Amino acid sequence: MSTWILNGTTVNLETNAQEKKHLYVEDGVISKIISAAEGLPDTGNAQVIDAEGKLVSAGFIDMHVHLREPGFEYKETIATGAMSAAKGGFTAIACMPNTKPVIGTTEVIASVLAKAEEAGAARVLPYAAITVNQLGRELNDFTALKEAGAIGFTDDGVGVQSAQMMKDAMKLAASMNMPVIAHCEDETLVVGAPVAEGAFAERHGLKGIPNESEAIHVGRDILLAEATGVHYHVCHVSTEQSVRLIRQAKQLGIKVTAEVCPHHLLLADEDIPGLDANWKMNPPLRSRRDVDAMIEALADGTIDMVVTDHAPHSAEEKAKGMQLAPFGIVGFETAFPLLYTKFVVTGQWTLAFLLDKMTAAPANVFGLPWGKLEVGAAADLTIVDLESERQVDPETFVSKGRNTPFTGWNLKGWPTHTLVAGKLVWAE
Ligand SMILES: NC(=O)N[C@@H](CC(=O)O)C(=O)O
Ligand SMILES: [Zn+2]
Ligand SMILES: [Zn+2]
Repeated sequence: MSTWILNGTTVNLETNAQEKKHLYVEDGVISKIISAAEGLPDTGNAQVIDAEGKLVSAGFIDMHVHLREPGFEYKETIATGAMSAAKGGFTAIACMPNTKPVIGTTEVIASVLAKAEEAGAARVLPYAAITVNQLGRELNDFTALKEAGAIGFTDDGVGVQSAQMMKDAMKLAASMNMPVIAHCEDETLVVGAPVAEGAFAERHGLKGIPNESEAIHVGRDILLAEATGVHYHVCHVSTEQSVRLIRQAKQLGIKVTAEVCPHHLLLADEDIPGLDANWKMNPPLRSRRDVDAMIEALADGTIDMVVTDHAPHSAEEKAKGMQLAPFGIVGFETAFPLLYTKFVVTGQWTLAFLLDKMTAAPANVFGLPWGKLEVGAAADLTIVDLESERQVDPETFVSKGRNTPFTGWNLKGWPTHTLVAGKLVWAE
């Protein structure tokens, strides 16, 4: 099976230079990249994809997603989640372990991988839980979980409350050359607050989540990473205090990396229109100052990559209101158009910068073999119509989740084709 992708625009991630090229994909691998100036190749009986006027990029990689299976299939399944990802241009997604049962045994890892294979959409890379049932009391069997295919350890959904537990986890992970990925949240500082501390919480008489509840864990874990030598990766950074700590840690040569979500780059608590739980996620939307700190930190390399934290919930759950609804919003199908429209079209970022944060950067940080458009690389590819423009309509989502704050936003840059290992897994 072979495919020619003709006349697509490619972007050099170092220089932002754009060039029209033809790509030939054979046996799942990019086997030729030729300049379109050389004229059209003989396509023989290969499948042909016309990418004229479109961007051809290495497939997007999302290192933080929730697929909900096993246990919460009414919110999402591995099949619907991996296909929603493919529709958003993602070819590899790393799924969090807060399922039921938790992804914390070799059996659950094996079943997630088998279901992902069956789905035939984006590649699914499972994280395993740090602690048994994510209860923070006892470490999982890291060696067995790594062997079964876990790519890192995290209790995302909750923070690891005990410093000693986190230190033990980091020591063990470091000895196995595996990363620890942390949802940073000190529970003693949160206690039932649904939104960030600040103007919105005050106006609506809600308890507020303070910035320190995140940053205290970031600071603690940076010290533990320094002591243990582990690769420590901070989930969904949202506060200027966390950024300050990560920036300093990087300057000191501590092995810390970090991610940020589109919503924390685009929305502040003051943008929340009312008591609508589609604006409720963890970490919450913070102040404009925090948003500006996220943008600056991504620009200066303090934050390494963009992730969605795709967190589908049912309409019934989200209808419970701001106080009672679960935290989380979907992300796959809006991530690229949002960032392209709000940062690249406006001239704040180059297209190369955005593509790097969604392809090469996550691949480099986690040592993954994807994220580069080059001969010999796996043909994990995303084709995007940068000129296409339409409104976000949750009814068109492939995800079972409709929980997004971006309904009605007019965005440009919608993916049209996604290939994983040379196979077209999604086309508009
Ligand atoms: N981000 C969220 O708001 N929710 C996530 C949990 C998490 O990422 O911590 C979820 O699983 O729903
Ligand atoms: Zn989290
Ligand atoms: Zn998460």
